[in-house]
Amino acid sequence: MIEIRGLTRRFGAHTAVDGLTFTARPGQVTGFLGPNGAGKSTTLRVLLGLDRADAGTALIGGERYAELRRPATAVGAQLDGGGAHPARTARAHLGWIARANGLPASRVGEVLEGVGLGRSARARVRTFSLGMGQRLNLAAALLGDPGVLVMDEPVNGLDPEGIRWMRGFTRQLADEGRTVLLSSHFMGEIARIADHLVVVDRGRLVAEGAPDEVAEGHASLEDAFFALTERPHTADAGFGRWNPGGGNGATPDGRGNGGVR
Ligand SMILES: Nc1ncnc2c1ncn2[C@@H]1O[C@H](COP(=O)(O)OP(=O)(O)OP(=O)(O)O)[C@@H](O)[C@H]1O
Repeated sequence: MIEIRGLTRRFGAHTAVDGLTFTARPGQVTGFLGPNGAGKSTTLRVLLGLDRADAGTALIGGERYAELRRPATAVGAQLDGGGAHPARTARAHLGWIARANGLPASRVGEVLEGVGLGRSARARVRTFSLGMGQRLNLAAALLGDPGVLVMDEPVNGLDPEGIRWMRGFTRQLADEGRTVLLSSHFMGEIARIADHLVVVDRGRLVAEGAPDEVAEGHASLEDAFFALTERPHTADAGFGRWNPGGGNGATPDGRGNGGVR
C-alpha cells in the first residue's frame, strides 16, 4: 500500500505538491495522472526517499522510505533512465544491482525471463531498443520481489506491441497482490491499464476514483481531464502539455508531443 497524506513540497515560492492525499492499494493498478509540471515526479521522488517533504507523509507499507529495512524487497521503482551502463550486458547490470542489495543472484535470470528479456541476457545494453530498456528497468525494479511497484511514464516511447505487453504485465503484477502505481500524462493509455485513477493538477488532487467515476458528469474521460485540469488547449501549446487522447502519443525522443515543460 502507498499512502500519501497531506504531502507538500515547495521550491522557493513555488508549491510543486500542495497538501496531496491519496492511497494506492494492493491488487490494483493506480494511474497517477496530470499534465506536465503537475507535481507527479516530485511526489514519487519524496515517496522514494530522493527528496524531502515540507509537510505531510508518503508511506510505503506504513513506513517512510528511509525507515524501510530492506527497501529493494519493499518497493521497486522504474524511473526515467535506469542508469545501466551501455557497455554492460543486461545480466551484468542486474547482477550488480542484486549484489548491492543483498539479493540472490538467481533472481537475475528470473526477472529477465519475467520481462521477456531472457534471450537478451548477454546482449549489451547499448544494443537495446527503448522498449527493451524499459523492460530492463522493470526487471531491475522487480529484483527484490517487492510488494509495491512505482513506474514513471511506463508507456512513453513504447510501440503498440510494447504498450500491450506493459498493460498485460502490470495487470499480472497487480493480480499477484502488488500495489502498482503508474505515473503518466498520457491518460488515454493509463486509463485502459488502471483500476483506479488519481488526477493531480498544480500539485493538488483534482479527482480520484475508478475511470468511470472520474468520467461521471462528462461526455468522456478525455473531457473530464480537460475540465479538471483547465489548461488552455490550443493546437500547438495545449496538446503538448496535456494529451488525454493517449495512444502512446510519443515522439521519437520519448517525451510525448512536444511537451512544454
Ligand atoms: N528541483 C526543483 N527545483 C525547482 N522547481 C522544481 C524542482 N523539481 C520540480 N520543480 C517544479 O515543480 C513543479 C512540479 O514538477 P514535477 O516534475 O513534479 O511535475 P510532473 O507532474 O512530474 O511533470 P512531468 O510530467 O513534466 O515530469 C514544476 O513546476 C517544476 O518545474
